[in-house]
Amino acid sequence: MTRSDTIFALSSGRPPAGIAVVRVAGPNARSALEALAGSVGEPRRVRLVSLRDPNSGEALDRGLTVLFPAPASATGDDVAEFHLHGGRAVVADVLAALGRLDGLRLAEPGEFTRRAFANGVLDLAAVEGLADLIAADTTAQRRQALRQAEGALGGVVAGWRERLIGIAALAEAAIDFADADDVPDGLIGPARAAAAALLGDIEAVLAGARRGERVRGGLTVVIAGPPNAGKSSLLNALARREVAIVSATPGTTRDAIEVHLDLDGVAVTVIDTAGLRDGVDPVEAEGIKRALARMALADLVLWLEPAGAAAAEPPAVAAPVWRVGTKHDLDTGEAGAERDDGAERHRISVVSGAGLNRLVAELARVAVDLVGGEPALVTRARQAAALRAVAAALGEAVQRSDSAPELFAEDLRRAARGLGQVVGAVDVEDVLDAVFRQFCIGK
Ligand SMILES: Nc1nc2c(ncn2[C@@H]2O[C@H](COP(=O)(O)OP(=O)(O)OP(=O)(O)O)[C@@H](O)[C@H]2O)c(=O)[nH]1
Ligand SMILES: [K+]
Ligand SMILES: [Mg+2]
Repeated sequence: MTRSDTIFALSSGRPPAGIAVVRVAGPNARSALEALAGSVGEPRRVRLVSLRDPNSGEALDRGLTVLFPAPASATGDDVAEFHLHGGRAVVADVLAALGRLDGLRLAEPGEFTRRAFANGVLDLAAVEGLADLIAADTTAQRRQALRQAEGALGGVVAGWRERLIGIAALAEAAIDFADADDVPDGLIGPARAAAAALLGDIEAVLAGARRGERVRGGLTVVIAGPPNAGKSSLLNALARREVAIVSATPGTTRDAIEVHLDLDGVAVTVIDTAGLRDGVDPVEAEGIKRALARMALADLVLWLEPAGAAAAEPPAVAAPVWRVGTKHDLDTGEAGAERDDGAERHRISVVSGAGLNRLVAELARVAVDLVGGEPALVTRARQAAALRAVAAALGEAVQRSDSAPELFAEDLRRAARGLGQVVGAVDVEDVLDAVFRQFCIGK
């Protein structure tokens, strides 16, 4: 794989479709366009042309073409685009014709974006945002990903880098005095204050990281409770389809079963789990182990208690636990939420439908609360880990005494390195493959 290759791929969705977009990027993009369209046309101007097989001269399609000359293109190379009729044979024959041209080969998944990164068109955080934008299922995910893809974090990091350079200059001045064996008191003081201010700003952004990751990955709501509480029945009611097996036999569910919902624009993963009880066979015991593991990682636990059964206590978990009384049709009282002892309490019945809309509305409200507000700047664990290393280095710098300006300067260098990692300017070879693997061919 070298940069001198010219790559091509279908960049739009799987045919048949109304329109298909084939992209070509690299030094031969221009000649490839000329080979199929007869001419190149004016840069960045779309035109309608007949496309022909360069070998046989046979007409392949009539469509739009456009050339984006380097460096002002999506990848930073010359890029040619063909907007075709989206039929399978049209696409297949155009791709085949391109493949027969000298120096052209089919792109690997994410290779257009990888070139954009290599050519400095996108930094790594923006690449990650682009992957998230393509994967976005909900409005909140799209908003956050679009901001990231447009370089929001990279822009903020660039500002932090500037400040770090200024602080380093102050530290260098202190070191020069130290070399002269005559360190004036307090010279490192202003640098330390500036480092503390920068640390505060970075910590404020890091505080939103959990929210950013929640928007990206979705909130996790775990349905738990004793066997036969109606957990799988609730999952099916929320999903509006028969995802999980429901039966009168306690211990029906073993594996954790997930469904993905869009609640008011927020992605929520609801997980049905095995009923919790003691003294069961090894398979059910494994199911219970999995249930507990899912509860431990949940953002919210729905603890189901069927009407008329003895109350069972949920295991201690980090997430908030909502108690949900199920099978309310078998009970006599009114359906709906009550709040005694300050805890959320719901009463539902999947048979009568009572309380379900209210439960969903409350879930949506909590989901929007947890992820709402300004989109987060830090959206991935990788970014958060790199920024935490920056914060740790700055934290050490702030603690340095006046007599150790060299150590202070070393802390700043570590902080700068961490900032470089956030945007992929340093130390990223090992993460690149993982990042670009998320893309499909043609992106
Ligand atoms: N009357 C009534 N029966 C219900 C309701 N919800 C569930 N059931 C019944 O309760 C039984 C158990 O339901 P499930 O959904 O399988 O319960 P579960 O908690 O998933 O059970 P396990 O997976 O075995 O732990 C089934 O016979 C359901 O039809 C309800 O709202 N009203
Ligand atoms: K059951
Ligand atoms: Mg079940």
